[in-house]
Amino acid sequence: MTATPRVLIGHGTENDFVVLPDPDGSVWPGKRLDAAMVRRLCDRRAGLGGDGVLRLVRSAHVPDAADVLGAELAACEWFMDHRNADGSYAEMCGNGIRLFLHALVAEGLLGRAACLDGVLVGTRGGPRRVGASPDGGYWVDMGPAREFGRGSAEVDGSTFTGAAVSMGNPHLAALTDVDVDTLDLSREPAFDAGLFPDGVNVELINVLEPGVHIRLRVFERGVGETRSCGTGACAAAYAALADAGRDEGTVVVDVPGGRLSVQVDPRTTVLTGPAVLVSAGSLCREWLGD
Ligand SMILES: N[C@@H](CCC[C@H](N)C(=O)O)C(=O)O
Repeated sequence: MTATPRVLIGHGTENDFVVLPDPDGSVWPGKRLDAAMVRRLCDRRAGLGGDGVLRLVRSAHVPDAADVLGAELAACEWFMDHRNADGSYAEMCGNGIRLFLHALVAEGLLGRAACLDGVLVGTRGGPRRVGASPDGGYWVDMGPAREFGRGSAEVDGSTFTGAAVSMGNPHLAALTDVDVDTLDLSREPAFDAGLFPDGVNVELINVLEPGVHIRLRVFERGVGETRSCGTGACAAAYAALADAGRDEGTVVVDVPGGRLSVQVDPRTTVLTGPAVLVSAGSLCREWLGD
């Protein structure tokens, strides 16, 4: 049996991903990484397991990169080709993009020194600047939170109301006095498809200190409950600050998988947190069925 595509496993605050290095787009061309393959890779029993897949690929080798990046295509050497565990595409992934940069460096595809000022990475939500922090973590400039209404979702038999917030991808950020640790998030929340025609990530948020410290649980579109969501943390920080009558500040966000920090102002949102690689190896030809 010969070795086949290289693969890494990693996470950001326990939001975990199968990472596929494919710098020149030759390893996972065309339909090889279709929705069925993504689901197989993310399967926690019959595959490697993960909340999603991140393909490390140069923008020049992503057919739809020009559509989403426009004139900024040339400025984004790398493209975070992110997929949810169910095979669907998402516009943005805040935990994934930190791991993306960490994996590029670990794979020798980018020098760590180049990351200190930040590197512009293409995503389906547009270009995002991501960089290494001196403490070993990573930051990403996520762009401004955009509120587009109020909505609600039904979770565990109760209705939770909150802000509809776009971080490139859609969120319902609902502050609640119900202890979020007591909720059953095993089933997909019912939501308003008129407000969220492409689905929604639902964050249920407890305020620990107004405008300063929150904790949340999240049910992610295309995945299910995850132990963290970077874009969700940004949407939640924005909603917590708004609830405190502010449009800027730094919020500590505790998630089941760890801690993130989110700096919000009217112009942009900066997410900071860890990125961890757990293992590296290769897929087996037998499993791939090549
Ligand atoms: N976990 C991610 C978000 C991944 C995409 C999301 N499930 C969606 O479909 O929008 C994060 O860290 O932001």
